[in-house]
Amino acid sequence: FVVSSSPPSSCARMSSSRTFITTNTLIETVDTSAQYTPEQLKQALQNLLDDSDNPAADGAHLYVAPDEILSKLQEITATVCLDYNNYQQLPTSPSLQHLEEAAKVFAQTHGPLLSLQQVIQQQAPTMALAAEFKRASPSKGRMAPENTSAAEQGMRYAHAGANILSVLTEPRWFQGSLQDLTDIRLATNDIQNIGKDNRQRPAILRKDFVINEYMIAQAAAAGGDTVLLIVAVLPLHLLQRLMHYARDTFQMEPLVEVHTTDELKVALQAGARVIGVNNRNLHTFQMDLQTSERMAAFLQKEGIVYQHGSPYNQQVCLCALSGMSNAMDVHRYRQVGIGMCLIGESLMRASDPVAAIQNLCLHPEDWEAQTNVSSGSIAAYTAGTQIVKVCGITNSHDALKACQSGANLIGIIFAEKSPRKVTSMEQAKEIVQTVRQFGERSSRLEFPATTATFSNPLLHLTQQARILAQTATPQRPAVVGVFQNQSSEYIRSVCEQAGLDVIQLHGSEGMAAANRDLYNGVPVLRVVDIPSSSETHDNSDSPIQTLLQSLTNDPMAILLDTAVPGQQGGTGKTFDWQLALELQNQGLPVLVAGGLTPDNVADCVASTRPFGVDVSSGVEASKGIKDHVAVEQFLQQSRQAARDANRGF
Ligand SMILES: O=C(O)c1ccccc1N[C@@H]1O[C@H](COP(=O)(O)O)[C@@H](O)[C@H]1O
Repeated sequence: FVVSSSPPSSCARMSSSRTFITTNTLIETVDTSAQYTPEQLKQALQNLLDDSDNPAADGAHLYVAPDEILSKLQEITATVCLDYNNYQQLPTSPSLQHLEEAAKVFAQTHGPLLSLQQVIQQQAPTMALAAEFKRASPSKGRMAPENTSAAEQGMRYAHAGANILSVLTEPRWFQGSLQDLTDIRLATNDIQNIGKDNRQRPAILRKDFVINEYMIAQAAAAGGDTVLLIVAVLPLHLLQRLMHYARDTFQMEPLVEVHTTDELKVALQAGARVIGVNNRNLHTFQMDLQTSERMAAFLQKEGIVYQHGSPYNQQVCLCALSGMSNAMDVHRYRQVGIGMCLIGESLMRASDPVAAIQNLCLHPEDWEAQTNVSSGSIAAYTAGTQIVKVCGITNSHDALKACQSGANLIGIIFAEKSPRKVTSMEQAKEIVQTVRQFGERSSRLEFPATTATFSNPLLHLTQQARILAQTATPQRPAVVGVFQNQSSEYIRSVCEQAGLDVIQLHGSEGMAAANRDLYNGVPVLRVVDIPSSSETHDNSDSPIQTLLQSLTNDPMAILLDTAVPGQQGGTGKTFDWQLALELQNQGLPVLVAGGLTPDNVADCVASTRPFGVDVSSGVEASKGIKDHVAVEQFLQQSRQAARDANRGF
């Protein structure tokens, strides 16, 4: 598809008999340079409660920090309140009535608002997707280059299958604007009957900290179909008032966000029809993917019909709003009746958002097809170089850079004689902590152990490869501990103490040692030694047959590395990649290691199309210390080569 080259100009004129207003005037945003004292911020929050008849009851669900320090969510909300107080007092700011009229004109010119509830329900049995345009966030910082075009990204999302486009418009912490929202709406406005499901234009959500009618009217005037209302910062009376205003004035159905069952009760009491569960606690930024399931269980217990595609009169649409990045996440929520997933960061960071959306398997049949692996489906797991491992990480700074560059696996070496061996358990724990924080998780990643394909090791390893790629994503990387001829007791104890997600066995431990049962369920990458390129001459000695014959169900994946006599890994030497290609052709997905660098990884990917690549010494500034530019280049080169290889596939 062609992305519209000329996104709507910010000075597109809208007129009515009584008003003549430019989009520019409307979307001029608040002045974000003002600084407020903690007292002013607290007073602003108090003011939200003040016009309630019963402040204690209306605000009972609102968060009170034990030490009276405002949470980030409260700080942002209070700042928005004060910024809007200032802005609305400016003589140049449009009045509420002005905005309401401009919204009418927008609808007359560009078509009526879409109902969020209908958009979600119409997708069943497919999970509706809200793809988010987010330039930055308070927890992750900037996630899109400065000049990213909102219109182009919105078009990409829409064509790839998004039904809703969620646009962060908050300027201070998220670097958003109403301009982005208008650009996205106008760029996608004429979409009709796209995709095999004949999708219409996506609904546009203003994702912000909406605290008054004015912000809702702004959203409608700028081209938004709906707004987010966050229960955690709105007293009940205000939530009700804003919801009615949105419905009565614009026929807009808001998305009401909750995080706890108390908040869910408030949303229901207020009459919310579309409820989004934020898996992230916005006061603490703690992520828990089970939050959505807990809310679904509550609705079920209360006998509220919320299930997506229910043949009964569906009272509420339930949506999952954060932390998801892959088809497994989508599937787990589909199973409890959730109808919409909102995905932000992982799409913003995806080098290929179209592929990323396709990989979500929003339609149940796509999920079935993907999980039902056959030996013929190996290509699906190899083409694309799903896994990039950056190994030999010895400090958390390097770990963070590798995560930010998009690695799936972060390797810490525990092998005795390695110059890259991590210096202490404390250091290892810090690295694990950094990687977990980056992926917003507080516990070890779970890699389900499948048994259905146990009779066929090739099929089994293909199935496990899929699980590895779906679980250890660049958004939620895994930590791999590299061991070499060390006892299983030792490995178990290091795994426990450091909190490793995966084990790599890099010695002569044998295939049976790669059984996760030996390590309390932590899965294993089994390294297979391949002679270096300079030593591989005789095809009859090819290690392929030996490997295929020795293959068992024990490992989660096979990693090929160059064997150099007298050395023990991290050799910096390549082997003949043809062997990797042959193994893949026989149905075995492999990770390729050994002597890879930013300069040769594209060649390796193009010629081998491996399931994954692994680098240690090739991206170092000195032994054990990473060169961040080289790490970034390695990731870019391998992902780009994978995309190129896929194109010709
Ligand atoms: O890197 C090491 O020092 C090391 C020591 C002992 C076992 C494995 C080691 N590294 C592994 O070697 C490969 C590739 O390394 P390189 O890119 O050739 O330097 C990789 O799997 C590392 O995990």
